[in-house]
Amino acid sequence: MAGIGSPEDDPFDFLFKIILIGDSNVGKTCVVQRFQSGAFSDKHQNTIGVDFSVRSLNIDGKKVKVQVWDTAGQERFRTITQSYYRSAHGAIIAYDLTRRQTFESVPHWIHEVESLPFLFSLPPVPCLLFCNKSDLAENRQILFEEACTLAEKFGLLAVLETSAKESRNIDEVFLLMAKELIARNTLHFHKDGPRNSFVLDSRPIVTANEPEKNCLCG
Ligand SMILES: Nc1nc2c(ncn2[C@@H]2O[C@H](COP(=O)(O)OP(=O)(O)OP(=O)(O)O)[C@@H](O)[C@H]2O)c(=O)[nH]1
Repeated sequence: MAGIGSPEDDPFDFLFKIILIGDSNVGKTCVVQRFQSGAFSDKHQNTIGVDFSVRSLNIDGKKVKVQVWDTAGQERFRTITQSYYRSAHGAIIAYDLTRRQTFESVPHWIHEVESLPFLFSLPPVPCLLFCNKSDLAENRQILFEEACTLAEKFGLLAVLETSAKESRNIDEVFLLMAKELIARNTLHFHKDGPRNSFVLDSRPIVTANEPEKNCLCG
């Protein structure tokens, strides 16, 4: 877990607080650890309440601090975790592509995001979906297309298939969210590039780790 330095110690252009939510054991903590330190551990320990991680990104010459609040998926921590939503700028929702139940919970998580006050973000709060454990694709219970349909229905920014274990699409999740938040804050941020499916008007973006599955909706 990284410490959070004061602005004087560590200057930045943007600081974004992002909550990471989803059912227990979908791999939220592993994804954050992979993003923050590059490491993956099979040793499993459920999150108690909320954990914080910070990583600085350079996006088009701007120093962007991404502060991720990794929340416990277990029901018994719900009251604690909800109290952190209100100071977040954006929400990232995770499910496990080998467990349908975790996908079926996604509308519930979206509803939680929509129903709670986000003090630092204008509604609708930017919300991105990722399906983790793509290294276990042979045990897949949810087609990527189903996730795309759900994302379009609820107006999510993007869907990505990730693997914390094999380090697939991890940075992309946080980069997409950070770019969306920069756009919302500056209204003139722009970047070209083949892997960059970021759009200024917040249309839903759908990407997968297989290039042929990448598509842009909206
Ligand atoms: N195969 C595979 N296993 C993963 C991956 N990511 C996480 N896991 C495993 O999934 C289990 C749960 O991971 P966590 O990161 O603790 O899950 P969580 O969503 O943070 O769980 P809570 O803290 O209870 O909300 C662990 O045994 C991890 O090793 C992945 O990409 N692939």
